Amino acid sequence: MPDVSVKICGLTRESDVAVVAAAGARYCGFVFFEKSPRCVTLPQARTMALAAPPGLAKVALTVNASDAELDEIVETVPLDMLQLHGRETPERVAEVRARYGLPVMRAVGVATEADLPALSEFGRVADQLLVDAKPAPGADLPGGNGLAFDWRLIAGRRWPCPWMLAGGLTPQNVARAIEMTGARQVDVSSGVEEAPGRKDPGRIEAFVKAASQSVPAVPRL
Ligand SMILES: O=C(O)c1ccccc1NCC(=O)[C@H](O)[C@H](O)COP(=O)(O)O
Repeated sequence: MPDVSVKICGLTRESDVAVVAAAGARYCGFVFFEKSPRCVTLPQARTMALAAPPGLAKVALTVNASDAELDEIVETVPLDMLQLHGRETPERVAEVRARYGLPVMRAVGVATEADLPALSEFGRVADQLLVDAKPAPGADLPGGNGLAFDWRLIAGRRWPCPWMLAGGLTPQNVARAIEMTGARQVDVSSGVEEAPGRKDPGRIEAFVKAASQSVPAVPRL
């Protein structure tokens, strides 16, 4: 079992699930956001979720979703976690946790030091944090942009709940990212694709291998 847990986000095909599981990833993510090239329908997500073996956690990613939208997702797709990737407030995070009884991961975009207090704030109400790159102003997608942030901003920092590093990670840079930040969990989407919305099995295997063999320079807590 690798020391660093990996989430591969934005799966679109049933065959992706087998690849992700065989590579040794811990989580897989399904995107429910229409503008995304990785957006899946409920039946597609259900088929992928049912194909996931035990040990591969299934995460549904939504952006400012209503209760009605979340109800439909949770009722149709067997899930292990909800990822909120929009402008959801701490109160909304608490509400979603209580309503569905599933762990909630809140994504927080980081570009500068000014973005860091939000991590502490959401770290008090969420089960996990996704420490992601903040998209450029006017970007179509709130995540999945293949954009990295300055990892020195979070080196040695800790929050009240487990966290995952994301944003522009690739098989080539993930070891360095782990080394610099001390992350114990990493998330990737575009860095393991051959085209937007199409995952590349070779890159997935290379990413999980590189993450698993990494050595953090700062202690992992
Ligand atoms: O991946 C998407 O298309 C997406 C769309 C809308 C909101 C969030 C989205 N992705 C969130 C993720 O968890 C990504 O894996 C994370 O942002 C890292 O993406 P990347 O920089 O492409 O590795």
